[in-house]
Amino acid sequence: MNQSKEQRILNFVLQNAVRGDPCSVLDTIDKYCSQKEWAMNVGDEKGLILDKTVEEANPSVALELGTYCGYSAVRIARLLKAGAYLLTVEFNPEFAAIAKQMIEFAGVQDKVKLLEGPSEEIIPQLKKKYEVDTLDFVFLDHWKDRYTPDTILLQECNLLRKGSVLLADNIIFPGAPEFLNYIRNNPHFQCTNYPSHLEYMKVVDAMEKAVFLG
Ligand SMILES: O=C(NCc1cccc(CNc2ccc3[nH]ncc3c2)c1)c1cc(-c2ccc(F)cc2)cc(O)c1O
Ligand SMILES: [Mg+2]
Repeated sequence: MNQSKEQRILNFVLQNAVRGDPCSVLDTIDKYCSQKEWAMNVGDEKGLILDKTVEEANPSVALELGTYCGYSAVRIARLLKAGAYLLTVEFNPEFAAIAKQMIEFAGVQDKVKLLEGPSEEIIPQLKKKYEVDTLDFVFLDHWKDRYTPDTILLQECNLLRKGSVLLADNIIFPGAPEFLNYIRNNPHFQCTNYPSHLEYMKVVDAMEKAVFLG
């Protein structure tokens, strides 16, 4: 059975990165995906925007929607303070299996809990099943038509508090026009746009930060 692209990315990391070194894992994925096979990791350019937003938020509890190969989970987890953790949600079982190995190889497994399933099922379970009070930081990078319904669901489930930070990938490409309209016209969010480029390409993209005002 021939390998998936995601399996090839993981194998390249296992053979070329330094076990237990998150930066080396990130650099190795970026090298593979810019030189050999494009893949939908947030990448190094937008990754810097993610880094700055996470550092500013300094979250105790973070949520990621759309784990993929675990690139942004490793990126976020490496910045978390002692005792802080990331919950990351992945619907595709093949991606989840790759991400689990990527997260463990990077050595951040103690800070990351990978939850398999669709966000619309997992978000309503966060308080009772996963003992979450409120979320300090949310990274949206899953199906783009889920950004709006899941942002509404987070509010309905009382998972946001005054100052909770949402960061959404791919605002321009592939685009999340409905989410942009929703969040920018919502008086409960303070929005900031961060122009950038699609991972590993010259194509224009952007990220949108939205701070919940309560
Ligand atoms: O579409 C994207 N990513 C989302 C995605 C996509 C596929 C599968 C999954 C399966 N994972 C999944 C699904 C539903 C879920 N619900 N809860 C969790 C959860 C997890 C997720 C994407 C595309 C491009 C892109 C594509 C093509 C192109 F030409 C340029 C750019 C670039 C990106 O940066 C992207 O982020
Ligand atoms: Mg993305």
